[in-house]
Amino acid sequence: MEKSAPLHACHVNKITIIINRAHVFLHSIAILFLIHYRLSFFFQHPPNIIIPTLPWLLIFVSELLLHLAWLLAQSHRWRPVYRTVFPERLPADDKLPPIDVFICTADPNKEPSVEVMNTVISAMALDYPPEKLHVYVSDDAGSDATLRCTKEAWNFARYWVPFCRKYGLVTACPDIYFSSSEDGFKGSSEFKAERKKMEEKYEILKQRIRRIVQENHRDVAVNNKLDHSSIIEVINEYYKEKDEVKIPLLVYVSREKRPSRHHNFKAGALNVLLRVSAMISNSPYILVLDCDMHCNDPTSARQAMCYYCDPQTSQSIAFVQFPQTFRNISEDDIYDSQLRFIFKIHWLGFDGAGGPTISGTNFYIKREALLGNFSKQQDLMTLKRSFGPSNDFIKTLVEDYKPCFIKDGESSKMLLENANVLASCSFEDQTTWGTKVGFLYFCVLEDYFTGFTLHRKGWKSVYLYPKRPQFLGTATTNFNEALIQWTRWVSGLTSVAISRFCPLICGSLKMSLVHLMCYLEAAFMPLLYCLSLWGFALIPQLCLFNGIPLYPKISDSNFIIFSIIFISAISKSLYEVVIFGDQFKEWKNEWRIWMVKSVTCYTYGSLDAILNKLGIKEASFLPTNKVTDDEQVKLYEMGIFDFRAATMFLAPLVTVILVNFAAFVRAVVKALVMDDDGDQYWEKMFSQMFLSFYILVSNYAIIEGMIIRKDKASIPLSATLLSVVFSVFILLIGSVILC
Ligand SMILES: O=c1ccn([C@@H]2O[C@H](COP(=O)(O)OP(=O)(O)O[C@H]3O[C@H](CO)[C@@H](O)[C@H](O)[C@H]3O)[C@@H](O)[C@H]2O)c(=O)[nH]1
Ligand SMILES: [Mn+2]
Repeated sequence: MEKSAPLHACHVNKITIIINRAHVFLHSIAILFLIHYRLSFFFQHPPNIIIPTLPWLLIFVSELLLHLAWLLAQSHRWRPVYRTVFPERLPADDKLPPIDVFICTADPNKEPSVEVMNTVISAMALDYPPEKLHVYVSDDAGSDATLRCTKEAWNFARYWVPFCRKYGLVTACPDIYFSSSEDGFKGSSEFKAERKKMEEKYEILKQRIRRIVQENHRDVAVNNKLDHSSIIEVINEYYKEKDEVKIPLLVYVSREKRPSRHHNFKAGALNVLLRVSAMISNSPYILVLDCDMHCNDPTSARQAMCYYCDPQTSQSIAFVQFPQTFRNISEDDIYDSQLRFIFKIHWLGFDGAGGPTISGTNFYIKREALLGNFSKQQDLMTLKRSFGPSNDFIKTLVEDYKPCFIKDGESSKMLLENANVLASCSFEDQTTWGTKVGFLYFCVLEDYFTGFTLHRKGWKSVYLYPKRPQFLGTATTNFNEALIQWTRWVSGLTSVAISRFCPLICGSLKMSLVHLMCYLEAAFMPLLYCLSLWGFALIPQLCLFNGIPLYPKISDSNFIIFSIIFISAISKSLYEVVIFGDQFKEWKNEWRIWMVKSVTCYTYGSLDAILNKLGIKEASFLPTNKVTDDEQVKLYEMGIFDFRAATMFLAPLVTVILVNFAAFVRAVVKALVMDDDGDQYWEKMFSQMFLSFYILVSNYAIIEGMIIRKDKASIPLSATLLSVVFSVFILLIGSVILC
C-alpha cells in the first residue's frame, strides 16, 4: 500500500490560470487597438502637421517593445504549478543514493568566513545518512585562512551533527539556530545542558575563525592567491580518533590558478569539483550551494530525493531547484532584494512550462545530466577528447565505478595526486569541459545558460517551494552592490540574447513554446525594458516641454485605450502581490526599482554584453561584497535609499527626474497662463503630464535624496550638477531634433 503511494504531487490552481489567461486576452485586445491607433497616424491624409513623425515613431517603438516584454512575461503566468513532496514515503536509508555537496567561495575579504563556515556546517548537518553525504568546499582564493577555518568547522561539526540528529533539530545552521530562540526554553534538562554546551562551542568556533582571519588579514597575498598549485585536502583525515557518530566527509579544494590563464569564474570552480569529487565519492546527485546560502532546514535532500527515487521521474529530471530565500530582508524591501518576482511568481510558471532554469544555488542536480551525451561504449580516445586525458576520471564515468578513495578512513595518496591533476589549469585544454560537459562557460550567468542547455537537450526540472525555507542566504541590501550585481546578471542574459545561443534561434523541439518563451523573456527582458523605459522617460516629456501632444485628448475615444492598458497592468501586478499575501509596500517598491534598474543596470549590463560581443570589453564576475556596514544596514531597514553609489548609477536617475520635472512644471505653467485655450491644453497634454507626474511621485525617494536629505547617504551635489548638465543638454537636443 505504502509503496504505491506517490512521492510527490503537482497542483494546478485552475482559477489562477483562468484569471491569468483572461487577463492576457483582454490586455492583448487593448494593445491591438493601441497599435491600430498609432499606425493610423501614418496613413492620415493630409499628414498630421502638428505632430512631427519622429517622436510619434519613437514612442510607438517604445510601446511595442514594452508590450513585447509584457507578452513574453505572460509565459510565466500561463500555467503556474505548485508542488508537494512526501519524504516519509522514501525507501529506507540504505537504499537512498549518495549526494555530494559543492560549496563555492572566492574571496575571504568579501565573504565573511563565519558565514561561509556556517554554510559548510549546515550542509554537513543535512538529514541524510552521513556516509552518503560528502561536502566539498571550493576556495577560489586559495586562502590559507579558509583552509584553516574549514578544519575548525569540521571540528565543530563533529559535535554539532550528532547534536542535531539526537534532538531532531529543525534548523541545521548554527548561526540561525542560536540567533533565534528556537528550542531555547523547551525540552529536558539534559537537552538544555547540551544546548548550552553547543552554544559555547559555537562561540569558541566563531572566535577562532575571527582570529584566523585577523592573522591573515594583514597579508593580502595570502588571502587571494592568483598564482598557486591546486590544493586538495580531505579534512576528516586530520582527526584520527574515532567519533561515535559518523559525520559526512569534508574536502577542501582549491584549483590551480595562474595569472595567464582564464579561470571561468564559478562555472570553472564547479567543474573542478565535478572531477575531483568523481574520484573521491562520485555521488550521482549533487547539491550546489553558494557560500552565502545556509541550509536552514535539514530535510531538503530527502525532499529532492522524492523525484529521484521515483522511477517515473528520475530518468527525465535533471535538477530540483529550491528558491533563494534570504534572512536579511526588511519589512520595507526598497531594493527588492528578495527577488520576489523571480522566486514567487516567475519560477512557478517556469515550472509549469517544463521546469525552471538553474538559479545558481540551492539545487540538487544529477551528475549524469552534467556529463553530457556520451556512450560508455565509446572508445577511450573519444572519451578523452571530451573529458580530458585522465584514465582515472574516465573510469568514474562507468556506472558500476566505486571510488576506492576511502579505505578504513585512510585516503589513498595516489588518487589524491590524480585529483590534483584534475584540478590543474591545463586539464581542460582541448576538451569539451565548459562547452558541452559540466557547467558551461559561455556567459557569466553559468546557471541560466547551463539550465537552458539541459532543457534544450530534453531534460526536465522541477521547482520546490515549501513553506519553510530550506535555504537561507544573505541578500544584497546595499544599493550600489545590488546594481552591480544586476549589471552582471543583465550582461550575462543579454550576451545569450545576442549570441548564436539565443533561445529564438536555438530553441529545440524538445521544449514547449511556452517554455521557450520563458527563456526568451529572461534573455531579452533587460534589453526590452531599458530601451522602452528610456523612451517613456524622455520622449513624451521632451514633447510635453515643447507642447507636442503624443496621446489622444481626454475627450477622444482613443484615450480609453491608454487608460485601460495602464489600469490593467497596474491592477494585475497589485493582484499578484495580494494573492501571495504580500503587502502594498512591496508593489510600490517593485515598480520603483523596475524603473530604476531599467535606466541603470539594465542599460549598462546590455551595453556591457554588446561591447563584449564586439571584443571591446572582457566579461567579469566580481563576487558581490557580503560584508555589511551597520550604517548601511540601518538605512535599508528604515527603508531609506543609500545613495552612496557610483555616479554612473546616480546620474541617469537624477537626469530622468530633472527632465520630467522641467517638462511637468513648464506644462503646468503653460496651462495656467494660456487662458485662451487653457482647457484644451490640459486636455491635450493630460496623458504626458500624468506620465511625468507618475514618474516623479513614484521616484520621490530620488527627489528627496537630491533636495531634502542632507545626510551622508543622500545624493552628492556633484552627481546632481552633472545631471543638470545632462538634462539641459537633453532638453536642448530634444527641442531641436524632435520638434
Ligand atoms: O570566480 C568566482 C566568482 C564567484 N564564485 C562564487 O560564486 C558564488 C556566487 O557569487 P556571488 O558573489 O554571491 O554572486 P551573486 O550575484 O550573489 O550570485 C548569483 O548570481 C550568480 C551568477 O552570476 C550565481 O552563480 C549565483 O548562484 C547567484 O546567487 C559565491 O559563492 C562565490 O564565492 C566563485 O566560486 N568563483
Ligand atoms: Mn550571492
